[in-house]
Amino acid sequence: MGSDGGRSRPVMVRVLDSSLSEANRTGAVCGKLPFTCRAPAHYNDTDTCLKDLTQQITDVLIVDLETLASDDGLEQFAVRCPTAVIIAVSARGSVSRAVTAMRAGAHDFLTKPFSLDTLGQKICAQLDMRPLMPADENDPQNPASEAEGPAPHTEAFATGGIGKTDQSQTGLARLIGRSAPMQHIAEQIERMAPSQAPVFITGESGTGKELCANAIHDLSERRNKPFITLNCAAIPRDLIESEIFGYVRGAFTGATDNRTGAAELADGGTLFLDEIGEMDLMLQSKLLRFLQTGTFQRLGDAKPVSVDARIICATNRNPLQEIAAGRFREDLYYRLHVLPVHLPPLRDRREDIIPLATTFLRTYAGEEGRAFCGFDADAKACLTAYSWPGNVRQLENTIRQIVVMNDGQSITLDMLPMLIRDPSGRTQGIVDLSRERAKPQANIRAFGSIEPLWEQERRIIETALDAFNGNIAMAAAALEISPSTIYRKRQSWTGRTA
Ligand SMILES: Nc1ncnc2c1ncn2[C@@H]1O[C@H](COP(=O)(O)OP(=O)(O)OP(=O)(O)O)[C@@H](O)[C@H]1O
Repeated sequence: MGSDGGRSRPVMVRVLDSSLSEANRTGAVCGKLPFTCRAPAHYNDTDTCLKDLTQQITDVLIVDLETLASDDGLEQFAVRCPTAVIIAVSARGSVSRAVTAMRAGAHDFLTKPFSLDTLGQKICAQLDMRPLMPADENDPQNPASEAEGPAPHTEAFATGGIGKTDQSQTGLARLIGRSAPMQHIAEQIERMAPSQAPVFITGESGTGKELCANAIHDLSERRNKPFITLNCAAIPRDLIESEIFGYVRGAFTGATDNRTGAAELADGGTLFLDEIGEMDLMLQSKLLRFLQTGTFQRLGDAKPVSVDARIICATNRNPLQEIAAGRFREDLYYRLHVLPVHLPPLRDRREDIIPLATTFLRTYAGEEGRAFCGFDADAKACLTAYSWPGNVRQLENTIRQIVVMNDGQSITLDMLPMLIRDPSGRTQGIVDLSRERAKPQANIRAFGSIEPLWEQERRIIETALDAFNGNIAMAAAALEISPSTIYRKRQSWTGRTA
């Protein structure tokens, strides 16, 4: 690593695997390649991976076939990155599987477990046969797309990233925002990036905490080393420890192999612990020890492992309230809270709404082949007035939905979802529960006619999930609960009949 092998730009590797730690481990192949690589992108869900393949440059795609519904499902990935090297991997290797995967677009096939050296050799053999594609001008990761400014056909697309340094090399280019708070955050990021001290990012769900962590890593000296993300809310609580610190064979029932944790994978780079408030107190002590000593033990192993990883953590909760409630260790908080960044909710920086919406419109109009090039005045006013409880993520999903469902030159008011046009629900026949509760009760109802609490909760949570296309983080933000509450509730419903 370090040389560019004669290539004009760094190589972009993406890994899809239903196990994020497995994806992280596979992504570490970047360290074995004789090219400069960007931080690899890891996915454990197919939708996000497909979206990024459509929008961003990909040179190497490694797909675990067990993550797909069927082996020939690989085709939908292959068509989205026709110039990329595609390596299919599977724990259940057979000649017929390999043939099906190659027919669906894979260039090579590997049976798990494989060594990173072998994977690296296969990638190099394939990459050597093809030139690296020039960066796509619409790719948000492409420096040129930002440096060249707005698309020629409309002023509305002049949004741009933030920050003062040469953004063509930095993750700041991806962070859109003209508001004073976002300009201040860009300055903070630039100052914090060169330090080794931990960064503590707070902000509601969807405000851009992960993007911000990524920008810090991209601007730091660690930029060519891994950026490993672990979302503690997306993992059952009892598995968080093994995902962070790894385990050795026999550590617990089902531990049939050694597993490297996220901390070790981040060695030399950055470990981003998202939703850190989801960790239980025991694990918080282990993390504290790791921060103090730079060493930890894998589950089931007495041997200390030494790791140099910069820690960035994030939470959408109020850390001081969590400490007061006894859910977060105060000593850990002070150890982590060295360089704080707070991302304000979108409703508190409304001047960012239209620039963000315009960027998303450009992306999705291009992707869906639509002619849209801006918003009319009413649509802009409505988007700006709405409160965006799911923040930038909700705005992005909304623009995507509008683009898919409509066509034209301009987004008009009638194209906006009813939820945005009429947040009070007055014209939608949505009942205001507080008023309903205030009505005198007409009569006592029979015992069996009352819906049990768990069913009501399930209905409410499922309605919220439907409203945000199944996005748990956004549904949780709108319901003002944590994403892990949704996970736990869902687990508790299995086996119950509504
Ligand atoms: N300033 C921004 N500019 C461009 N895109 C943004 C910005 N902020 C957020 N986004 C986009 O919004 C989505 C959510 O951002 P991100 O995942 O970083 O939020 P988050 O605060 O980490 O959310 P969560 O707490 O749910 O993990 C992503 O698609 C991200 O690219």
